[in-house]
Amino acid sequence: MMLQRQEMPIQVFSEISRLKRVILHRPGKELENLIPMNLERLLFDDIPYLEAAQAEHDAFARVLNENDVEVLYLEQLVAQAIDDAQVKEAFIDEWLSESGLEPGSHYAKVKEYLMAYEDTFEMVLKTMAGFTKAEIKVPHGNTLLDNINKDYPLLIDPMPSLYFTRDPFATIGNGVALNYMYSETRNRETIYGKYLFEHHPAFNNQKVPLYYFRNESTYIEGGDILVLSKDVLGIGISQRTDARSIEKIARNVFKDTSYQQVLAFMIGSNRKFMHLDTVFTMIDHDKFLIHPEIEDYLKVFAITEDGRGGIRLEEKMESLEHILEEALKLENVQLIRCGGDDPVVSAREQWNDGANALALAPGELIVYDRNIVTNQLLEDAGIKLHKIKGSELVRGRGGPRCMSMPIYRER
Ligand SMILES: NC(=O)NCCC[C@H](N)C(=O)O
Repeated sequence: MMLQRQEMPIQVFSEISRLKRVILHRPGKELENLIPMNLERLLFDDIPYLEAAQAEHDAFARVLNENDVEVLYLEQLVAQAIDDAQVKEAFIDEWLSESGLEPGSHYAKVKEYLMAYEDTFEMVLKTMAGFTKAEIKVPHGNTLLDNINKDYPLLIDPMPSLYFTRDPFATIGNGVALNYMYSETRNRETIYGKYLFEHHPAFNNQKVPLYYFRNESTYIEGGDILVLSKDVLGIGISQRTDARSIEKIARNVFKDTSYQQVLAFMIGSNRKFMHLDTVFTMIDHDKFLIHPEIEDYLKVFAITEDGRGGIRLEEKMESLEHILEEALKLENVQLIRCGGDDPVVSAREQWNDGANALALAPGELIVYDRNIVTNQLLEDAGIKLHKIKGSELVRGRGGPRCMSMPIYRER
């Protein structure tokens, strides 16, 4: 296991400047605890074949490595972060307190099971995978809840969306938004972020500033947060991010960082466009990839400081190109449309994350190979593509940007 004991600064002031270090999670046994009964609640549309999903994910990591990006795995970092016995027990207690189990015999048995692991890495993987009732042989309870749930074979749900490391925490500048998530299943993922940033020696030494907190009361997810430049953030008002959270994070970044403006993109509340990065990603200094369906009703609000410790709001009425040109001080912004101008192709390729590109550098992206029309349009615009397979990965509804959390980009 690779140990990262040296200081690990966070530096993300751009969506596109050269990517140097990224956090991924290799899909694990959490996918094997997906069943039709829990799919919708756990935010999946299908059950991926684990071995194939891992092979696709390994190929994604290889492309990153081959392009000089250091790949760190969340599960390894968390295992290192909770290496100390007291921290490990605190982690297990916190994980259990949000697992849906009432304190009692099940709780005690699961805790004992986890504490018995000699290998903390394996223990972390187990917390991600969840527990079946058969694994923890506790007698069938007789509470109303036990009776209602008697046909459900899991004692503790898995966290299948963990391989979308973009969402539970998000790097901004030199700090992090540790998010409060829209759904209970994904909010459990933020526990890993909490222990990582509070306890991993490589981060702890530099005391990571937090611009959002997992105990907030309004939700925000990393897929909605775009670091457009060193001065401007873009944040989606979406199914997963509440407008109130954007005001809170804006106040925090204005106070503690160089950021001066947040553009809030209202994209509607919709499963198929759950986050801003499923419909809009930055791909070059002056080029953006957009799903045309949102252009009809997109509203953009600019949030800035009012100079008296408060914030000023302005609804922007110009074209999206113009709004971006003004905010990012660009001459001429080009929008490339996912699927081009055929609404059937656009809808299908957006569903398969055609608009969710990860920039390795300005004008150089990782994309899924399956979005043929969008990829051709990108290449025609002079964008360099690294195409990866994602037939299994895409079943969780996320693409290369969703599956990666940059820690360090060149300035
Ligand atoms: N940034 C993203 O769009 N992430 C994809 C998240 C997919 C996950 N199954 C979810 O519904 O939250």
